[in-house]
Parts: sequence; structure tokens; C-alpha cells
Amino acid sequence: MEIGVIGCGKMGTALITGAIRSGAIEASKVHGYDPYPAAADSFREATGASTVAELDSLANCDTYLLCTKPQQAAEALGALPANQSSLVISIAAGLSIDWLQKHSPSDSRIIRCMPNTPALVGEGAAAFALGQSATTADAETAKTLLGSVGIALEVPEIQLDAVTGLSGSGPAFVFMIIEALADGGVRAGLPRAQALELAAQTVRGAATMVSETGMHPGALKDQVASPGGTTIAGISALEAAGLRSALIEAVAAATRRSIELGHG
Ligand SMILES: NC(=O)C1=CN([C@@H]2O[C@H](COP(=O)(O)OP(=O)(O)OC[C@H]3O[C@@H](n4cnc5c(N)ncnc54)[C@H](OP(=O)(O)O)[C@@H]3O)[C@@H](O)[C@H]2O)C=CC1
Ligand SMILES: O=C(O)[C@@H]1CCC=N1
Repeated sequence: MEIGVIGCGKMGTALITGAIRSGAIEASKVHGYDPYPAAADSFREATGASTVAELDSLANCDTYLLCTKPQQAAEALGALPANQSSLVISIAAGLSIDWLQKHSPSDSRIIRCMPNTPALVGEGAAAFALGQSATTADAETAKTLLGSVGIALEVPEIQLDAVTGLSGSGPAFVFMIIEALADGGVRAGLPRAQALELAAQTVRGAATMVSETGMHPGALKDQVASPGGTTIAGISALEAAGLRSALIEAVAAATRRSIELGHG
């Protein structure tokens, strides 16, 4: 498999760095293209893969990973060699399989997916949906690539906007939560560095408990809250501030925006 990465920005670099690091793909089989020379330079440095100066030079690839912004995708796909039968895996938010099929060379097989940036550290959460002509082997390719850097679920395409709102955008929401927890620690008198370390490890530990125990997060929360204790005082403050509603609305707003991006 020769992979052409179209768009060597943040996410293309994160995915390929993680996949090469995990051993799922070889750097020598990956060729990036980005019109922005600084992006191509950092991609080469981070991944050890090569880059090309013209998109045409990716003509020998059998698999393309589309990592441009959604608004740049039509131009990028339009520049692919025509009449080539290849697999196009898109990570662009919102762009539907139908849209991707229409803008790709006619015999392309399409996979639409939504990864997230923790792929860079092997803790990604991704989902993907297959286009009509994508084969079982293509599904395996997507599963191997995305699964090498975290979890990769196959879902019906209709769920991908919600995946974008939850796990695609979600790392940003969690980074804000970690930052705010650390601020809380600083406000209570902790040095900044320790506050941040404790906040990040608290989120990591809590997430691991949810994954590993299989217990409902509400039950795990109840275990922390002693009657008349500190935790229930904090929970009460969070409920008064509308934490749950704010997070639900954040995922809903991001999902709506993914749908809008798909409408151009
Ligand atoms: N960031 C994230 O957390 C996630 C992003 N995504 C999706 O990944 C995609 C990329 O996002 P992200 O990495 O953050 O964006 P970036 O802007 O970092 O990367 C996109 C890169 O593509 C380049 N580019 C522009 N036009 C072309 C072209 N015609 N051919 C090849 N490359 C081109 C851009 O150059 P220039 O800057 O000069 O325009 C830029 O370097 C988006 O579609 C986004 O929806 C999906 C999941 C998570
Ligand atoms: O903000 C965005 O549009 C992209 C898609 C998911 C995460 N980042």
C-alpha cells in the first residue's frame, strides 16, 4: 500500500506520526503533499515520511488520506489523477460520502472517517463509514490505520456528524476542563505545575475507570461523594452552574456545525 497524504497539517501529521510509530505503516510508503511549505517540512520532520512538491507526483499511490480543511477538499480532490481506481479516506468534518464520491476520480472507493488529535499519543477515538463500493479489504485498511492509534469503530454514515461533535471536537472540551480544574487548584493555593499535573492525571484516571470497570459513570461518581463531604459540595456547585447542560449543548452545537459544513 502506497499512501498519499493530501494536506500535511495538524491532523494529517498526528495520524501518520501515530500510525508509523505503532508500526502499522512504514514511513517509506507514505508521501505527503501540502502547498504550504512549512506544513510539508514539519510533516517530514515529525513522521520521517517524504513529501512531494506537486499533487501529480502522488499518482502512484493506491490510497489517499484527505486531510485538508473541508473548504479546501474540492480543489484537492479535483487535482487527483482522473480515472484512477483508488481508496480515498477522508477525515474532513461534515463532507458526506456522496459529496466525496462526486468530487473524487470516478472509480474511487470512499471511506469517511472522523479521528481525533489524541491519535498522536496512541489514544485516539475514531469512527468510520464505508462508501458503497468500498470493499472489506478497504474497511480493514481504515481499521488498521485508525486502530493503530486508538479505537476505531465502524458506524453508519448518519452517525458521523454526532461522532464529530463528541469525539472529534471533544478533546478541546476536555482540555478546557483540565485547564479549569487546574485553575481551581491554583485558586485554592496549589502551584500551577502541580495543579496541572494533578488535574490531567485525575481526568486520565477517571476515564480509565469508566473504560476498565464498565461501571456507569454515575455510580463511580457516587463512590467518591461521602455524605456531607467535600465532593457533594463541589457537585452541587457544578449542577448550579449547569455543567452537564453546557457539555450536552457543546456536543450538539459541534454536531450541528458538522452538518452545516457538509452543506458547503
Ligand atoms: N484538528 C482536529 O482536531 C481534527 C481535524 N479533523 C479534520 O481534519 C482536517 C484537517 O484539519 P487540521 O489538520 O486541523 O487542519 P490544518 O489546517 O492544520 O491542515 C490542513 C492542511 O491542508 C493544506 N491544504 C490546503 N489546500 C490544500 C490542497 N489543495 N492540497 C493539499 N493540502 C492543502 C493546508 O494548507 P494552508 O494552511 O496553507 O491552507 C494545511 O496545511 C479538517 O478537514 C478537519 O475537519 C478531523 C478530526 C480532528
Ligand atoms: O474543529 C473542527 O472543525 C475539526 C473537526 C473535529 C475537530 N476539529
